[in-house]
Amino acid sequence: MQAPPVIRTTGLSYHYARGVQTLFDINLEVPRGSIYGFLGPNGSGKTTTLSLLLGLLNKQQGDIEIFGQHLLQNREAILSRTGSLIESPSLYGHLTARENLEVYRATYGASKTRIDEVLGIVGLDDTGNKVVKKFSLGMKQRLSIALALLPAPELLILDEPANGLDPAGIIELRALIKRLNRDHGMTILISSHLLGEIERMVSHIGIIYKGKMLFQGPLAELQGLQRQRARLLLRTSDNEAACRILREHAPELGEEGLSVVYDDTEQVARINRRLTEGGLDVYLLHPKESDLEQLFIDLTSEHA
Ligand SMILES: Nc1ncnc2c1ncn2[C@@H]1O[C@H](COP(=O)(O)OP(=O)(O)OP(=O)(O)O)[C@@H](O)[C@H]1O
Repeated sequence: MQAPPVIRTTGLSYHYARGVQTLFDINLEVPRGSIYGFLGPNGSGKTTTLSLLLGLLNKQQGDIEIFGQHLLQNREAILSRTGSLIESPSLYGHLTARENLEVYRATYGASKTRIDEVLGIVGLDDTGNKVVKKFSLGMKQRLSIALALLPAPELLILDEPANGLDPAGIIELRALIKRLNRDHGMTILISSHLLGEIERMVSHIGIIYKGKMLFQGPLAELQGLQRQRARLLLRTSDNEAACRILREHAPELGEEGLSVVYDDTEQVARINRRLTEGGLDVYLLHPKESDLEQLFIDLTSEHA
């Protein structure tokens, strides 16, 4: 039997002000052991959803279950097993990484040895006497994650942790998240507005747009959808005539030429034949796998 999801929301809706609804019927399912990428453009409702999961906002409609328990009745027990980074915690710039962790240690009831463990996990164990104001943004972000790790959580919820990081910082963050998942068995829910940022670490994806879920499932399922939407880019001696000849392939005329949907390489050959038989010269036939980012843009623009 499949393990129940670590997070399950049912029909979660939310509005800040009367009449302005922010979330509509969100059914989130975060499988145990997954790295779940919660993806959506700015303002789509990610932070609101995560705040509801952490009890920072009060649920208005729908249900939230974490570790198989209702959040409302079991808030403390659930939150003691959950680490989060939702707004940057205040780090003390004049203190070292270790001293910052020491300040928060008591709050979480963590042992002294846990400080060494989390410093090692986030790769800040060799920063010695360096004070935090001299840290790079990536190092500060990893220290913030170290704070969230103090209580040795089973579930980690990170809101846009890659924001503002340079490519090297993003690579380090990605490696850290994978390690936490693989070596420490943590289920991780991570939000982002850029698919490219999280694509290489997540096992599952949920796409939210204007407060509605547009897609949810394993990354492979999204990649399957991407393949179905692959298009063939064409340039011919008369692109408008080519559009007429290929009208059942949903042609789209753009600056690059025209693009059509296709299923396989045999179909590419057939398309080429039909165009030449129609008296056109074919200058370019280029299979174009839309990348996942494009699929994300397509999915969201279809609902704009
Ligand atoms: N405290 C608030 N009061 C009123 N409206 C709010 C509040 N917080 C967020 N909103 C609105 O709710 C919507 C969703 O915001 P939310 O912060 O959840 O989105 P997001 O996907 O996390 O975006 P971002 O990445 O920009 O934070 C937005 O339209 C936002 O303006």
